[in-house]
Amino acid sequence: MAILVTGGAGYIGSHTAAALLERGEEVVVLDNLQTGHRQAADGCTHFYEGDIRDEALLDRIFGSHEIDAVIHFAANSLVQESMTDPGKYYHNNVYGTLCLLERMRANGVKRIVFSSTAAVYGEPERVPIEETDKTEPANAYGETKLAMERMIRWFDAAHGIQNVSLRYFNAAGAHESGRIGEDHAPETHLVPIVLQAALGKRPHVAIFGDDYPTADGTCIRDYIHVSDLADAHLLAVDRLRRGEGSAVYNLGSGRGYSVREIIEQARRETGRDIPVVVQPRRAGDPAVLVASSERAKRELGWNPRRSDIGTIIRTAWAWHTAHPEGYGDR
Ligand SMILES: NC(=O)c1ccc[n+]([C@@H]2O[C@H](COP(=O)([O-])OP(=O)(O)OC[C@H]3O[C@@H](n4cnc5c(N)ncnc54)[C@H](O)[C@@H]3O)[C@@H](O)[C@H]2O)c1
Ligand SMILES: O=c1ccn([C@@H]2O[C@H](COP(=O)(O)OP(=O)(O)O[C@H]3O[C@H](CO)[C@H](O)[C@H](O)[C@H]3O)[C@@H](O)[C@H]2O)c(=O)[nH]1
Repeated sequence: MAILVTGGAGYIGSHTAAALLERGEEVVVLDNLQTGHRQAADGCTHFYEGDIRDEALLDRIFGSHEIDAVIHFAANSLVQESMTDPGKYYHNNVYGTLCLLERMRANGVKRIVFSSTAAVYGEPERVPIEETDKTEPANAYGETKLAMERMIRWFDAAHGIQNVSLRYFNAAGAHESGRIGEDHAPETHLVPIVLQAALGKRPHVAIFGDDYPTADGTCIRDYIHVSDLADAHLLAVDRLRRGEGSAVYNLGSGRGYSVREIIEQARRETGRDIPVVVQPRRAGDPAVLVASSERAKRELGWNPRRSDIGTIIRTAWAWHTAHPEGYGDR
């Protein structure tokens, strides 16, 4: 039996593919390399460079391998871009997922683990956020992810496609081997930006707003180690293979850090100076996002053991110092 990983050459997908391979699974990756890196999927059993919207290719893949589950990462995921070009997000994320589900149905593939996001909640009513809290996305990206979750649920109701949607909070850190890590161009995520500034590859870190209603005025986020996220995908596949039914889980550490706290921690871990410049707020940023992941711990047996902020920054720093140009393919 094999697992199809869409977006397996991307940041979280490559770490999940690595974890699947580490436990002896056969891994088939489908990635169009629009943001991913071929090298990040080295070692995967099969690699297809192509698009999830190519239904003939999907049929060929499902026809060539005994795929019993799909893990679906492939998407566009830049919040700001989604506000200026929502059509791109509906086409790749929503229509792309429709193509995937249709070909799964046609080929009798009945299990999917889906990359959802904290962005489905929008501005939270309370923290920590629970899965039953109101979902009211504040940007087009989050809106497409919620639409994808719902579409998958309707395919379950009609065609029995069992699913687990995993709502990640802020993915960060790198594989302990130092072989794979985060490499986005342009980079928009705080942790890699802070470490690029520590390396001298950026003149400073721009803090987007220091007038939020938090202790130091900067936004608070829940950072979760990418390999802990990877573990949750394996547990979600196990749940589906046991036939325990569809579910939705938040994945976070349950602890929030402000932007200034992340920068301070990075100064400590790297011993480097990290200049900062305060800029205006970024549109659509909630002040505080922190997850309750009690359901994932209880029902999946998930144990995020690498998500203390020291381990997150240390593993990310090891990746950035060893690969100052990332994968070097852009
Ligand atoms: N990084 C985070 O903090 C975060 C948080 C919440 C949710 N997510 C979600 O997790 C998933 C992975 O995020 P990431 O940070 O690893 O992103 P990424 O951009 O590194 O990975 C996405 C991968 O999908 C591929 N891809 C995109 N569209 C495709 C298509 N049409 N066909 C084939 N391949 C395609 C890209 O080339 C890339 O390799 C995304 O769905 C994202 O929305 C990420
Ligand atoms: O140069 C920067 C970059 C970020 N930030 C701040 O740092 C925090 C974290 O920002 P990121 O861009 O790293 O992450 P987001 O919280 O915006 O986004 C993450 O969580 C979202 C859900 O809310 C989506 O899922 C998205 O894909 C995922 O990366 C935010 O307060 C942001 O304003 C800065 O101050 N300066």
